[in-house]
Amino acid sequence: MASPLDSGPFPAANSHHARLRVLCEHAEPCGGCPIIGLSYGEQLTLKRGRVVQSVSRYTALELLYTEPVIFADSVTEYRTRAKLIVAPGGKIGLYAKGGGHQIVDIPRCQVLSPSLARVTSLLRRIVSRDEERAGPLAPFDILGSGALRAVDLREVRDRPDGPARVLLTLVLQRSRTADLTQLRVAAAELMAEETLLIGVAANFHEGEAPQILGNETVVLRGATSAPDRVGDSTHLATFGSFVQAHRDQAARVHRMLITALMGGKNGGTRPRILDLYGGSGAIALSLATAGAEVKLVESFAPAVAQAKAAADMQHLQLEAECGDVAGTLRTLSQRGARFTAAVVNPPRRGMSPVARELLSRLEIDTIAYVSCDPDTLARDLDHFARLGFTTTHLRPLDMIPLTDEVETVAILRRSQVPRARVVYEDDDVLVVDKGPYEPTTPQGEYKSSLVVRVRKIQGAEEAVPVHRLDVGTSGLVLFARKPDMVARWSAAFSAATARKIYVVGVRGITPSKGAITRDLREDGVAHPARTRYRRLAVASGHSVLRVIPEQGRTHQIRRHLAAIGHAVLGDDRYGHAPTNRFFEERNGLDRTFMHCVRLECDHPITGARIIIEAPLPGDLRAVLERAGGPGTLRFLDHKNALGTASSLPPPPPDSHHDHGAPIDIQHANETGALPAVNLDPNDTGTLPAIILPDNDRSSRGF
Ligand SMILES: C[S@@+](CC[C@H](N)C(=O)[O-])C[C@H]1O[C@@H](n2cnc3c(N)ncnc32)[C@H](O)[C@@H]1O
Repeated sequence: MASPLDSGPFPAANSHHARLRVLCEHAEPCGGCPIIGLSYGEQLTLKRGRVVQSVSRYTALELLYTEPVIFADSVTEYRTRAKLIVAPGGKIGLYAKGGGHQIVDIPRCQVLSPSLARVTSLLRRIVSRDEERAGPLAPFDILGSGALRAVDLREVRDRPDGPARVLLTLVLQRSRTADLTQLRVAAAELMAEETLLIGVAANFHEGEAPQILGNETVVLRGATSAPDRVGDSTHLATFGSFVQAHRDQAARVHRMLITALMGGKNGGTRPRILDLYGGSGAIALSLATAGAEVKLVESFAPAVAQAKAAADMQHLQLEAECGDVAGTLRTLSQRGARFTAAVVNPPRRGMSPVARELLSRLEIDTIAYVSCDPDTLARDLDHFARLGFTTTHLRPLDMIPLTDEVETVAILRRSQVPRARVVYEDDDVLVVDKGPYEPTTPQGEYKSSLVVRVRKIQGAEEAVPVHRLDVGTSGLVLFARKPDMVARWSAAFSAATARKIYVVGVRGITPSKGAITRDLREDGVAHPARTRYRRLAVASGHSVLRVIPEQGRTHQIRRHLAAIGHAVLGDDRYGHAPTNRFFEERNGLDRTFMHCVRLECDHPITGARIIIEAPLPGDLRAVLERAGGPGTLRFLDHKNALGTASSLPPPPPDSHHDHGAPIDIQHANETGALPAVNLDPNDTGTLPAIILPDNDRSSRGF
């Protein structure tokens, strides 16, 4: 079958292009182009490999073919947007390789577009001069003075062959910034010296945040936005809003989406398309230009205003709403809104589980997912599969040549909600592997549930769960085929010889093994409870545990581990909010790191010992690889720690024993889906992985 992502004038492979190697005098120290040493063909192989590896972690995606990477015609001078760090000595460049804070000046950078390179030359001169005479654009020095931390440059062209112009944002340390009058004089001087500059803005950085840009931007002089042509459509570029780094490749993505969602044609019935995470409307405007009626949703208000203005200017059918995607989807689904298709283009962390759930409830047949992170993309595609959307095509594209980054476009079509995956079955019971984000039994705003998917299995039409897992927990759940079989299986699981074994990721480094004995209060009644654990590995300052709860009290593992200061990672009820945020942004963890890896009990009829295992699922494997490198996962796999026939012995006397006060249950907030966490938001914890800004991916490259 021809891929809907094939059509359009993509470049044909040619061996000269594949053999191309870019030489750059800054390559050795500079961290901006980490794979510049490879030929272009090798770079594309590596990028496709990243996508294949991400997808191959999920059983639901095992038949999905990763198409070849669409390569870029230009791999030098392609960058039309760059964020560069300013440092003493007039340096304007990027952090050096290796994770330190050293800045490499890059006056002869190979990837900046000529217009951005020209503006950067001027800035070097002005910054050096202001450093000598303590002017407003003196470079920021953490130990000294100076306010200019970084510059954000974006090139715009109002027509395909039109002249390049540049919008410049000066990122300034707020506490050291000169007054606005002085900054306006500096902006006027820059614009007088460099005719490419059509607008200059100041962005204020508070100093603590690891991101390059701060939250407030003020236009100092010139244009507040400028028309920018990408392929066949024009959007308004503005300071601070998202724009792709490679104009030609961005145009290719737009053409792919038009082909996949509109058959590549104008005319016919006008498709109605929902564009989520729409930015300043680059994708939405290209779809509207091709004849679609588009509704855009974006949380950054200035970008929404630009999208609306660009649509009005061109008399295009575009409704732009400023809001959070999940909130807007909730309203749209309550209203029963209908769309032909949806485009989603979230930031690196992917869509939130609630947004995926709510999108699947809308009346749409096709979703086009544009992603810059294959790991979070694969995680989301796996979830969409359980929500009844099958990924049919996966097309990577080289948006940022010479780096290991890869953009991917996935096409998902509406299908059946799949049956649950059976791990063990006999005449009495089935054991199935529950995915994350689904409740065991129907709950609130969740469209489906595990029991619904189990009852799709022949012979399990009346199945009833013998125990439950929380929505965010994955792993083994035992179902009795008939309601009258539940009692004997509950009894089998209450026996002293039965166990449920979990793999759990927790905050910080726990003792190597231990037992937590604390009453758990439910509805005012204290129930005795004991949870045993053994630490299997440490990954970037956090622990992977094997855990056995001796009872099955509500949230027993989560409550007990939080009580000894080692909350489960991703636990939004009992956990540590800053650590959870860090793990979501950096490692793609968007649920509790808990997986029921093994069930053991004596069969109540035959007496045979039943031992059933389900390996750690793809999303948690990806988190472990990102947090601890491939070594952690290999070590755990090698030790069969993620599921073996051996059992965990009771903790010996020298291990850590906690006998603390009773613990109350915490209740979810009103939505039930995303409970609030009542923790001090300023507490970033003590773990270096959380607070070191040099771990910030966004500050390593451009
Ligand atoms: C990768 S950009 C995509 C922009 C746009 N589709 C384009 O091609 O230019 C992601 C955008 O999502 C927005 N965003 C992030 N989280 C959001 C949320 N929860 N709700 C709405 N927009 C969000 C960001 O402000 C950003 O503009």
